[in-house]
Amino acid sequence: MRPAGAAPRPGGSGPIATPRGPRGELGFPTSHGGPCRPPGTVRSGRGTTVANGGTGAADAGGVTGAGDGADPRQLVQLVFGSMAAQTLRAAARMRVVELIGDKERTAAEVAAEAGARPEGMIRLLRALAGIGVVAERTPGVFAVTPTGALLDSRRPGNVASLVLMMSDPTMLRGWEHLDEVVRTGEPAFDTVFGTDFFGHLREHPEESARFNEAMSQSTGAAAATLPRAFDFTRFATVADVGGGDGTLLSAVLKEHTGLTGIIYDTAEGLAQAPATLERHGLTERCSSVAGDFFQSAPKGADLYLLKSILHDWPDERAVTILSHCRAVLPPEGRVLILEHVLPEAVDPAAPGFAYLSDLNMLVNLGGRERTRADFDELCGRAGLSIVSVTPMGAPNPLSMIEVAAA
Ligand SMILES: C[S@@+](CC[C@H](N)C(=O)[O-])C[C@H]1O[C@@H](n2cnc3c(N)ncnc32)[C@H](O)[C@@H]1O
Repeated sequence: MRPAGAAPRPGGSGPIATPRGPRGELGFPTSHGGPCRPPGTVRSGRGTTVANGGTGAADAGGVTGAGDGADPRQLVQLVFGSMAAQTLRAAARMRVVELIGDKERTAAEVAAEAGARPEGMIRLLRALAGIGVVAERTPGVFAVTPTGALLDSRRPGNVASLVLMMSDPTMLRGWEHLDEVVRTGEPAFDTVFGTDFFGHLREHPEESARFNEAMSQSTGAAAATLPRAFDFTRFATVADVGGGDGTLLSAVLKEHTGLTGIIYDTAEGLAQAPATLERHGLTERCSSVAGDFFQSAPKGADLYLLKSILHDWPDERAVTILSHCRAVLPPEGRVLILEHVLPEAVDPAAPGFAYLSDLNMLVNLGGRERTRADFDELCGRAGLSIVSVTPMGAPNPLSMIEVAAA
């Protein structure tokens, strides 16, 4: 049975949900950027993007407004967002964007190269056109849009790994239990998988490698901005705690050639770091140290970076990580936290993505996104004090929280 409203028909033009994201992005989870509101969409109240088929008069498959200003299409389209995400996933897995490249291709041509049936491929391509990844130039002929090109895994700054990670069943299974998670405050991941998120990655090296790659991609925007957005000239050695494959620290070290670096992470987290350092010619200036940030932070740095680390953890554990950084911080040293900083109350004009990230942290890790007051409290409990909070600026939704010993 076709649910009321918005189901795409082969050859039809029914609207397809576009997940809400920062500045109209396709709901990508973190700090990469690029506006990508699909063509033929409009901004409705509270910033939600809805399809209008390019006509201004949306056909929501029989769902009409209630006449009181409420528009049911918004909810219908939002709930179709999970299918939009799986449509992106299929496109990434079949390398549809790479197969079309910078040409106009028929669905049959793409299908032949993808090993798919033409009648299935045209339906996938039309669904992708409905969410702005491709455009149907003439019936059955498709080209990649500028937004869609960000799915091209060969292109610098692409988000293909990120799309695959955020649409992966491992990431989504806990979400089936969101109501229970909200009731209990306990992450669902551990119950569903019988281990916690990072324990699961430890046991699944291929998933761990995909996670590291997705993190590396999502760190791209921060890596492009941070080296010049923060004054690194005050420091000699930067430790990136939970620094993963070293993408962020490499960008800093390349810009500031007088600095040395330490990437600190678990053995699994560090698996791709030597290759990153090698690629950037940084093996002499940067070491990789395997360790556990719940046990210690590495000695010898005067700046400790924590990007997208604290939001993974509940308060007690976040304070433990900060306390270990505090324990090795020299008198003039600093901790630099890069995270979303939520406003005290939801700003209807601001991107809603951070709140979905907050729920994702709750579902999968028991972590949370935080307000300035929350960070003040965490830092205070760790013997630290916030010096400044500076937004990194578009397209990066994170802020730089500079912290010193209290
Ligand atoms: C969300 S990722 C962030 C990676 C990187 N900072 C970035 O923003 O791209 C969290 C990182 O914390 C690392 N991690 C998790 N548990 C850890 C632990 N107990 N000790 C050290 N690192 C850990 C993971 O391996 C992963 O690299």
